[in-house]
Amino acid sequence: MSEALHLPIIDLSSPDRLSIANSIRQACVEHGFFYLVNHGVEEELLKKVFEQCSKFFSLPIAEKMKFSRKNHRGYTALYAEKLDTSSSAKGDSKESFYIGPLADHLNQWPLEGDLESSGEDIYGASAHSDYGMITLLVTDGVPGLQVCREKSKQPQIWEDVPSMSGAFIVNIGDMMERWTNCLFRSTLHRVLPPGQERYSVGFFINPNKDCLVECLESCCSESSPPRFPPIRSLDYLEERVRLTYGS
Ligand SMILES: O=C(O)CCC(=O)C(=O)O
Ligand SMILES: [Fe+2]
Repeated sequence: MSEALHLPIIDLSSPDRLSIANSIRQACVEHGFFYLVNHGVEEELLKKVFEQCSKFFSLPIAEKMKFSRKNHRGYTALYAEKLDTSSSAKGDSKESFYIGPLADHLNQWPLEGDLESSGEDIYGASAHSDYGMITLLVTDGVPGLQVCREKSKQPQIWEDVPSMSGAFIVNIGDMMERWTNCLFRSTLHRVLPPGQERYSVGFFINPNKDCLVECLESCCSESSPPRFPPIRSLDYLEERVRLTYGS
């Protein structure tokens, strides 16, 4: 059984910038998850993104495989990813399409014309924490996302994150947790087996590839030494992605 969780709501339209910053900090320390409203991304644009998602993912598999993932960009098929690397399930019941910075020209873009024309313990996205710094997430409103606030406690308690119309769901990733010596929480989350079509768009914000992610001075002391060794951002990401694809 799961309970609905009341996450903090950060309103970016407030003129009191300092108070916004303090609320974000508190949300990152207490939950590692919050809703962001009045973020400035127009509803119309988000609607168009979901329309394009629906068009792409409705294509026959052979069409989608033409954009199959290269250089971490492009299409990944159903069950190709397993976010919970400790699980014995065959993979997660989701398809994805990854894009990244425009400047490196690695993205694969379907042409407009290409877009003319889904029991066992399998999750939409199995239990994981995100790898990077911060994730901005928008969903089509179909429920499924859950968080586990105490990842090391057994039995795990999973709470629903209800969708909030127009809001982004923001969460902290593992590199931010490493940076802050666990002051900011990278919270375990998952998506329940969908049972119906569900779209979500995640914007994963990562440090530059050569950035050394090491405990910030303000986050450690003699009595609270760094819990993680320094690591280059790209090395960390590549290892996490490698485990997700079981290769
Ligand atoms: O679809 C969702 O609600 C969450 C997806 C997710 O956790 C992820 O892509 O990392
Ligand atoms: Fe995630």
